[in-house]
Amino acid sequence: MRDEKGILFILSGPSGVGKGTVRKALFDQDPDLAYSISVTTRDPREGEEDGVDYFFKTKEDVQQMIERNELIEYAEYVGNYYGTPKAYVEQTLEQGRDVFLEIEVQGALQVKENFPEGVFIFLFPPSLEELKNRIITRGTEDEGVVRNRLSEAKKEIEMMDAYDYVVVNDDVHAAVRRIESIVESEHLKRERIASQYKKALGSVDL
Ligand SMILES: Nc1ncnc2c1ncn2[C@@H]1O[C@H](COP(=O)(O)OP(=O)(O)OP(=O)(O)O)[C@@H](O)[C@H]1O
Ligand SMILES: Nc1nc2c(ncn2[C@@H]2O[C@H](COP(=O)(O)O)[C@@H](O)[C@H]2O)c(=O)[nH]1
Repeated sequence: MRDEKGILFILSGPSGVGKGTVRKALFDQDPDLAYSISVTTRDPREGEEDGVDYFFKTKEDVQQMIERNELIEYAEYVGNYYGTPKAYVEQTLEQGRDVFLEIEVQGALQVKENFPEGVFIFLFPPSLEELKNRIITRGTEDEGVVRNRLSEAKKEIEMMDAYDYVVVNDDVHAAVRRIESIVESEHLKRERIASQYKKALGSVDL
């Protein structure tokens, strides 16, 4: 654990680009990273576990969390609510651990307003054809939902410029290596700023 606060990383990008796949491979490499489990009103997919993949909630539960200001951000995405619980993120960052959010674009833009010091990474598909192919091949959504998710994807890609980094997910391991480099360089950047700040304070007579 570090003395300083951890860094908040926001991994975002269109449905089916591979956010979950890349994040899981990244976490296999670095078990010190912390994943913020979201709440959602969507039904669990086969094999998904409550408290592991998501906290599966009713619409009323999520509305209450919103009213009690318990979410950092939330969005209605293709007919369901998704949101990031605040307490876990704040406590884990305080403990000095880096936290990853894996969220869609409307939510990422809200996080940017409240956590401008966060690091925003947009995962990009090698092509739109490949994006479509991945979401269809995953086989978890019916045709109508796939169509709606792809239509959201076009709008999400238009917001790519709001992010600090764009990482192409052509190959999972290559994408993981790119994200690891971002994590490392963000730590170096913050350490350098902190040491310059301490040096400057040391040279000031108060
Ligand atoms: N680099 C890759 N090359 C080929 N297939 C990939 C790659 N990355 C992910 N996939 C596949 O693409 C599909 C979608 O991946 P995944 O579920 O991780 O996407 P996601 O962005 O988390 O989607 P969603 O936002 O809908 O939850 C999966 O079947 C996954 O195995
Ligand atoms: N704004 C938020 N988006 C989230 C959150 N958790 C997940 N997501 C994103 O929603 C879509 C759909 O997810 P799926 O599991 O139904 O495929 C995808 O882009 C997720 O990344 C969240 O807390 N807030």
